[in-house]
Amino acid sequence: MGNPTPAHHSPDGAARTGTGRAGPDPGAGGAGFIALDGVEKVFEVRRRTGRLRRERHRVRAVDGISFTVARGEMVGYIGPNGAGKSTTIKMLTGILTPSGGSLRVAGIDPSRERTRLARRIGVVFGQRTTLWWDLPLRDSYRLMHRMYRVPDAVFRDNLDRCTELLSLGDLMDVPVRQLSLGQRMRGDIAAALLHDPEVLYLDEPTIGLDVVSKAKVRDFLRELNAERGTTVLLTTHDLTDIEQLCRRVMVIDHGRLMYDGALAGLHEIGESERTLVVDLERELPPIALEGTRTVKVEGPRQWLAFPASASAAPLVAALAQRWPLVDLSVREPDIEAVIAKMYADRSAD
Ligand SMILES: Nc1ncnc2c1ncn2[C@@H]1O[C@H](COP(=O)(O)OP(=O)(O)OP(=O)(O)O)[C@@H](O)[C@H]1O
Repeated sequence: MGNPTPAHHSPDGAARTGTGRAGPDPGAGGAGFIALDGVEKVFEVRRRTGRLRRERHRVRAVDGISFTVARGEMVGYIGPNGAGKSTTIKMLTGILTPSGGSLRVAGIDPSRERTRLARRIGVVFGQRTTLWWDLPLRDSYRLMHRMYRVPDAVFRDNLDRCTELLSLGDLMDVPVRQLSLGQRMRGDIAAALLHDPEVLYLDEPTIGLDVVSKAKVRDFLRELNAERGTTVLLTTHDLTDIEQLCRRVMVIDHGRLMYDGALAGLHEIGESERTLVVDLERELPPIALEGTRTVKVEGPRQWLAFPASASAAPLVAALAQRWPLVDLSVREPDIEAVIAKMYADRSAD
């Protein structure tokens, strides 16, 4: 796969208006609450080329990315492994300094004023916890309360809210190491919100979670965004996260922005398909259902592909009515496949 010039599709002008948040915000205007202009990040790495020889090598992790996110927007930031997503998020938090371009979050240059920015942002890295492994959640939160000097009333209010909405009540006195992945993730999300941040970066917040935990996390994020106007930038490999939460999605590959628009537009470009995995009571001939194509039959299980931009609900209803169903699930298209298709189409053009 090459590195074609970045093409910024924006098929339907995805929502760019935020819900807004009270309070003055000098230098961080609505449309450009998060603003990146030609941002680059180059890593110098040493590679072994012989028994004693090392060669310097440059990895262009982020290669000239520009976009803006308005206050209150909830935006998906997706791409294949190694595309540059985490590197972008690390620059947005100030952990990494860009090699080029300019970057502002709430009017602040993250790498120059990391501490000042820290009060206004929250970060959740799904693969890592910010909680203390041996402490119960309650004690982790107490420590954070002191470390980040969160005013008592704000802390109490946020903790009560998160405890209720993320169902943490019964978990407060359990050491983090004994929590399930889904419980720990909910604990981490609460930790990121105790200081009332205006921006929340989420890196794979639903990775490895079961269906029920995923739904809980998604419901919570939706409510947080709607009620508090929290701006959310969400990195995920699960397109259902995007579908249920974000009206706008940005796709990055090889450090470049490939797409910026609605998820439906991405599916159209990628002509991607979702798959209904249908378990029948017995072996039957391939199902013929309008709007789907049976791609595989294995005993009583059948796989039916349908356009990802179409709704699954009427197909599920028709199947349930006309075939003896035992179980049914919807499999999402693979992001890598969608992006590969985008590249292939562009090369063909
Ligand atoms: N500290 C580092 N030193 C050297 N190279 C790095 C460093 N961090 C990231 N990279 C490289 O930069 C590129 C982008 O990595 P990044 O972690 O941002 O990708 P990603 O889109 O988040 O991937 P994933 O979905 O796998 O987490 C990769 O080629 C990676 O190997």
